[in-house]
Amino acid sequence: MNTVIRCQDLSKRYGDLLAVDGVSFEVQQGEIFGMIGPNGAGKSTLMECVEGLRTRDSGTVEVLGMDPAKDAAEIHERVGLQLQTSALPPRIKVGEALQLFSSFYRNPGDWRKTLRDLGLDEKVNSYVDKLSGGQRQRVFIALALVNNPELIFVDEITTALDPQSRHAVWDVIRDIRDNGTTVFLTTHFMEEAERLCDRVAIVDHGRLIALDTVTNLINSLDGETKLTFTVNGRPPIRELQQLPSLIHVERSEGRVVARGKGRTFAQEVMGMLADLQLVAEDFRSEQPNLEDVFLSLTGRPMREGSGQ
Ligand SMILES: Nc1ncnc2c1ncn2[C@@H]1O[C@H](COP(=O)(O)OP(=O)(O)OP(=O)(O)O)[C@@H](O)[C@H]1O
Repeated sequence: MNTVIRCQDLSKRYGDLLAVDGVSFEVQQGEIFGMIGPNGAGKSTLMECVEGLRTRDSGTVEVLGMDPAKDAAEIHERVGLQLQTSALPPRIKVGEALQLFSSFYRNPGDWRKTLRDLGLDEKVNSYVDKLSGGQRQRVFIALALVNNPELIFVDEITTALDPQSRHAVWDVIRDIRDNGTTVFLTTHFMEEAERLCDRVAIVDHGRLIALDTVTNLINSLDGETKLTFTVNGRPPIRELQQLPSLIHVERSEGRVVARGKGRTFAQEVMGMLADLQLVAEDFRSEQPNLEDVFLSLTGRPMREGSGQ
């Protein structure tokens, strides 16, 4: 398998802040490679250094065998960059935008076919700013594909979308991968990373703290149990924190979420609730997910504001 991106000891500083701190990884041809991490972890900075939109301070980066700091023009011929709405002139129609962006490249593809593949052929004469959020994101994907790229960068493309549009964009991204284009994406949605990515890199404080398939990352939480429940009274957070088998407990959307180690963890929690004369409703044992992997690696929840 060919290596499409190779990053070695990449660092980027903004003044005193080390936003990317010695990151090394490789992305292989034909995979959907995802980056996740809390706000401010350094995902966008890292992606922009790889794209050549930002200058790195140290380390080496190769994209399709070239250095983005030196060969940005040649790389941009061969990769797809996701644009922001502000990159488009106001009052432009979908077809006009595709035509305009095709004119920027030496070997543009057939943008009408791209629009058809993305289910946008009926929108060719619609104004981009009159489209729904999901349609607009598909136009941005189409624009990133006009040069038939070997690799496409996608930064939080589904953030503002409703679940239905998000699923439609996932299908589009899978099709792009199935057609042979490598996808490098960042996301805030754990479900998106879990369902879409072949491999996931977890970034925290500018460092890469884990990189593997979703299955392997979740399997690394061997023996962890996640319990969720509501109680008919004060949630016994402090009491749960006394249990030696507890890893973490928090309140989330009115429920208690407790993670612990060992086979008897659920029994211990139920016993403790009984001792406190609390009745647990909806007592469930849940499959761990990527947020649990992050918590296990860092001791902190990934989402902002999800304290106890
Ligand atoms: N141009 C800049 N100048 C100074 N600091 C910056 C700049 N861009 C980002 N930062 C800081 O660098 C850190 C990493 O930011 P970055 O946007 O790369 O993180 P992120 O993981 O993409 O975050 P988010 O998930 O919120 O988009 C943050 O602390 C941010 O405030």
